[in-house]
Amino acid sequence: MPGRKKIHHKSNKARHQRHQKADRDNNSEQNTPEKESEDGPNSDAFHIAQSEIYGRYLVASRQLEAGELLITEEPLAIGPCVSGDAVCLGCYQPVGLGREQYRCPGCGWPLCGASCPGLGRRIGHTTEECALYGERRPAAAELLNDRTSPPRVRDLYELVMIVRILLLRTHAPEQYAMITRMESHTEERRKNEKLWSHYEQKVVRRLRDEWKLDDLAAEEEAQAVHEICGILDVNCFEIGQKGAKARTLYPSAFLLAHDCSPNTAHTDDPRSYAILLRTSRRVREQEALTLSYAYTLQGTLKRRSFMYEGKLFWCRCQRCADPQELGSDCSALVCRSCLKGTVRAVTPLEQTADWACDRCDHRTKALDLENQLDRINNDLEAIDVHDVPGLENFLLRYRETLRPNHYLLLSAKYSLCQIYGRIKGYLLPEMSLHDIVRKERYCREFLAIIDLLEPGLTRLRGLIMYELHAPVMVMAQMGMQSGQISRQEFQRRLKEVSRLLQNSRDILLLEPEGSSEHEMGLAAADAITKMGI
Ligand SMILES: C[S@@+](CC[C@H](N)C(=O)[O-])C[C@H]1O[C@@H](n2cnc3c(N)ncnc32)[C@H](O)[C@@H]1O
Repeated sequence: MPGRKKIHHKSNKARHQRHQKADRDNNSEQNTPEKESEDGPNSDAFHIAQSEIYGRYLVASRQLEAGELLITEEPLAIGPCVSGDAVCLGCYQPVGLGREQYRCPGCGWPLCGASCPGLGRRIGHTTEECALYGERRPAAAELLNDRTSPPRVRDLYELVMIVRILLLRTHAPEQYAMITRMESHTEERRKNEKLWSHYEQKVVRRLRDEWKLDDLAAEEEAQAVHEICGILDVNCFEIGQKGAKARTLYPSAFLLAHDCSPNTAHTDDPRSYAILLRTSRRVREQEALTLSYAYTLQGTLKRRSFMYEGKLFWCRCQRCADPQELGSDCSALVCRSCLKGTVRAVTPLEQTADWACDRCDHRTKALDLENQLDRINNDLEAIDVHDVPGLENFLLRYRETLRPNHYLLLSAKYSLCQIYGRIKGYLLPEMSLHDIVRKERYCREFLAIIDLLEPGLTRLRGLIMYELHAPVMVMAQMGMQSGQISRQEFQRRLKEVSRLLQNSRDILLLEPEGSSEHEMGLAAADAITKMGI
């Protein structure tokens, strides 16, 4: 399941007042259209607006229909994600750190192979980067071996994108200038000692003292690096297809404001890493175009703290403000006092406020709840995504703690939707009726929530509808053969299969060619042809 990022803390009052203003501004007729800058988007579909809270953001210039392609643009900068995983500097596919791993003859960093498509290209390992790393082998590539700890690997890879942006200053000054115009929240970040000293030590000092980027001795150069770190935290997209993982900055897609139930969806081209951003549903004229900076299938507490730590704002969207999260109830717990009621945030926009049972007077501190959810999450993460009994057992273990739509249960159900019917021991022809019924149930439960939180033409809907068509089809055939369902009921179920396949084809074929989602879209199209529908 896609997950995401990190850090920070500050007083909330001024921001709260600004948010009250933003809530009024949300009625976007009052927003001032901003003159589009040289590098700004050029489209009849949307324009840039400005509000005190959102800063610059994009607004629909006319009514937009679902599926309209709004932005397609290549990255201004690209680099490895910040994680303990080593990747090829050319194509961002995972690599090993052992002796047998191919390495760049120029600089010694691990690469997938001599014919990596990203070698010498702007979107991969450039000659300038190679020359710079080549002169710093002992401080960089030579430290990357199979005894290097994941945190150390993470620290080294974190520097790559920062160095790439610094290199743009000389080799592509216009691109560099566009990046520096992005929001960095530097002043707020500076007030957070923990965050600031992390970047001072792990990035600024390391680049200056170990990588010998001598310019960084000057105070203003060191500040420029802090700015870049902020820009990356606030504006990066995490992208990648078929195992590749990278982070990117785009010329205009960064302008979209966040919403926890957004009206656009995006994907990326596996060859050029270009972003393709579309409306996922109809958008009214003057409505803000939004995307989700966080993973939508998380609860409000988690999404909001993620946004505050990494992007420095407290989200106050409709979903965050609603204790039932747009009817999904995906943060709800079972009351451990009366065992009947449901525990929810009463005032979800107050991050530390108590949660309360709707039947008895039991209350829980938000912090205790966060700790409890972290423990359950750790339990889930410890289960292999292919471990059917492990995931089923997880669902059993927590069904008296979490409500059925809780995002942690949904996460396990999503994994099960994908593996039932696909892995050895659980392939469709050998699956028990019991397991087929389960696959269908989990798919339906998951789809119902996605319909609320990410409605329209969204990847998760396409994927889950494709998964759902199989058990519906098998059960229809079994029912017909055993005489348990009528011909009329059989036809009704076939109609549902056909609708599921058509919807999933229409969504997944929007994904770029070469992606696994696109392949699934082709499989859906093929199944439709074979069914003669
Ligand atoms: C990726 S940038 C978006 C572009 C930015 N507004 C600008 O002017 O450069 C993300 C920043 O925009 C602001 N922002 C985006 N969505 C927001 C929201 N829903 N509520 C408050 N601030 C938001 C926050 O300052 C956030 O850190």
